[in-house]
Amino acid sequence: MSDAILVLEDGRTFAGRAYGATGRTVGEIVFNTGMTGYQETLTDPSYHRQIVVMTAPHIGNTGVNDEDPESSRIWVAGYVVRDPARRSSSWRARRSLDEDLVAQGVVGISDVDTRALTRHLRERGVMRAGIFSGDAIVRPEGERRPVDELVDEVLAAPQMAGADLAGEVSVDESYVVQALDADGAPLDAPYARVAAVDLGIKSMTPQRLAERGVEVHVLPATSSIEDVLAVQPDGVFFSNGPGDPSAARHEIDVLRGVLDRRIPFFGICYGNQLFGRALGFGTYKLRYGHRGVNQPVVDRTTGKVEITAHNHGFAVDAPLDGETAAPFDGGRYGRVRVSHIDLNDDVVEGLEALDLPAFSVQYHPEAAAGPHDAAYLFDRFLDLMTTHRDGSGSAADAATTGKGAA
Ligand SMILES: NC(=O)CC[C@H](N)C(=O)O
Repeated sequence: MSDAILVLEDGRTFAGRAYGATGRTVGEIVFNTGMTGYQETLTDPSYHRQIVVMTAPHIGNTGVNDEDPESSRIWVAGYVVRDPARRSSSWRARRSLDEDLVAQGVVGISDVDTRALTRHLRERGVMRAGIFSGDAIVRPEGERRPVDELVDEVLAAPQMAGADLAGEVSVDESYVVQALDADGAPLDAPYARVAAVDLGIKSMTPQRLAERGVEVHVLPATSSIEDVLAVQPDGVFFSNGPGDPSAARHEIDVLRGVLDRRIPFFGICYGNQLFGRALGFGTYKLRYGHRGVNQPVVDRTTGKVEITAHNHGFAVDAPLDGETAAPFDGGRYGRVRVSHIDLNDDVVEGLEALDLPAFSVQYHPEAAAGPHDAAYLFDRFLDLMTTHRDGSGSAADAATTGKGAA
């Protein structure tokens, strides 16, 4: 294995070895604390344009299988690990992680002091970085390129703040995920039909709805409100996705069209941020974000604490206590409350409309990878759709009655 170097925009460098494809890559460097789930992380479209550092020291131990990917390709812009597995071992493994990274042209670096790197990012905040190896670190004459030159390349990369990226990862054509019965066979008469706007959707999300007997129509990010209505949905879902929610204008207009029609709405992660913005709240960039599978979140409706999967660098800026009039358009969407909070740092992790059938969470109930504590939220969405069909129901009702509160 040849030498590689990781260069941060503040000039700090980490020497290592080339891992995966050799060459050059730039992006925003972020760390993920999950001890498991590297396949789900690599294939999560929300990581588009981000270089991911794994804090778990051994990566690749179980190789790569065909069941765990969350999309059809690896999306991370680069991959930083401490100690890659020399050999993978799992009955499900089809190939090694290294082979997959090479095949998909993902530039990585190993043998990095990932603890020192993570501490640096926690203190200074996430920033742009580059991984350079092979021809990207030597001049044609054979001499090493100076670090200053590499830092300049990193500084030329776009910032994550202000980036509108959902269109780069969404589908071009809509598709349908069939509703399933309890045995996993197709259900002839689905309990509900959902229009799911793909802003970078993870495949497990429509799956979780389908498992509950919901037929899911996955739509491109560019869909108009007419496209959404054409599905005749019982509910609308906005997915996770990459980029800065303050840059998403079109999607927020569509979402307001959904709220104006009182169609039940559920959003996850980017979908939560867009819901927050549609209601008139701001969003802001966290210093280093939440990425991993062990974040404690309290559901304020039930008082229960759940251990949850996260991948977000932005958050909604809404008042933590009490009910608030949603600021947009002089309170057009009525009252809202923060329904979930991260117990590590009090970041808003969920929003609930009190006068509309709409709610969202900042974290990942689809649990891929991650604990399944938050699966009840899909039941809550189904409850909201079924109660609202009878002409009543707000998100708060669905949270305190029926299956959702069980
Ligand atoms: N997983 C997501 O949906 C991420 C949302 C947004 N891109 C963020 O970083 O906060």
